[in-house]
Amino acid sequence: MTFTVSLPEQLLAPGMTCLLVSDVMGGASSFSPLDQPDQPGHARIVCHAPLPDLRAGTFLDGPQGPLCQIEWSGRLPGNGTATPCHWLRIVAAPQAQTSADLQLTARAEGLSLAWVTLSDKGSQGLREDTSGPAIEELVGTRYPLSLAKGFVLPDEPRALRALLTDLALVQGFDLVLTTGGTGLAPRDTTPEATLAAIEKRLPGFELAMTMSSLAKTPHGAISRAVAGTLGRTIIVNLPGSPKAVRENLQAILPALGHASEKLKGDPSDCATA
Ligand SMILES: Nc1ncnc2c1ncn2[C@@H]1O[C@H](COP(=O)(O)OP(=O)(O)OP(=O)(O)O)[C@@H](O)[C@H]1O
Ligand SMILES: Nc1nc2c(c(=O)[nH]1)N[C@H]1C(S)=C(S)[C@@H](COP(=O)(O)O)O[C@H]1N2
Repeated sequence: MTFTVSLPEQLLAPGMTCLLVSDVMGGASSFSPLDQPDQPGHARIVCHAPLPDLRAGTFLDGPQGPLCQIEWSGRLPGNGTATPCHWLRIVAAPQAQTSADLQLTARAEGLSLAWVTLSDKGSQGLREDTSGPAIEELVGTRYPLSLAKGFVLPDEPRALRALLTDLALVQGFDLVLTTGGTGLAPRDTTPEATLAAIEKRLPGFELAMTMSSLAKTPHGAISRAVAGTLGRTIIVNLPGSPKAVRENLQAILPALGHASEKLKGDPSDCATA
């Protein structure tokens, strides 16, 4: 997918954050709480067409190579509007930054991952969360990751449901893996929140995790972890301890890449995969 943009006057440097907005629906003039005159990092790259649907981690290449990457997506409030926008991370400065229009090409590379730790103690800073970072490390050793982001939430099902919906349908992460809250403690509600968010269930992933867990510990039977899809995102619950994360992930890691490709519409023949 290719689209035309104008670069801002401010010089773009690697690491800077910019906004990508469209000038078709008044987006270029809408208000942003991040817009501070003394923060040139929030300069705007303006797209001269309706904003394309871009998933988390997508690279945008200019004529000379990679320019920036989609970090976050949302809406800007403004005169009775809520205009879509993307936050971009500059990965390489353009060779020549002029006001002339520039063609950008969207390129997907690797998998984008969001992990979510459900832990009352973790969210209050009473225990270091090592389970979320373990997910990122384990997935990253098996697949190249274009982008990885982590979140720590208390065991609150509505907050989780809202975050899962946003990560899948607004941000467009390929994988959203949760840890914690799958058991029987009074505040364990991760499976219920996940069931309320997903469109299709993946019973094979759930079965694979249960079988692999039971081979390690009879307590594997206590996890009620759910797996499924929402939009083009795969969502999987993992139990809370780092040990359980490793043991459960090991059972589904080999199938995650192919499952994600199929979900995003890969038409290739499965017999060769
Ligand atoms: N995010 C985490 N990071 C590190 N260790 C964890 C994490 N979650 C759980 N554990 C470990 O697994 C054990 C059992 O987890 P459990 O789900 O029962 O957590 P909890 O302490 O009861 O509740 P919560 O994590 O919701 O505050 C914990 O005592 C801790 O040792
Ligand atoms: N593979 C594996 N699965 C496991 C465990 C484990 O150590 N290894 N722990 C179990 C335990 S003790 C519990 S209580 C449940 C639920 O954990 P959670 O509430 O932290 O999600 O996961 C279970 N699944």
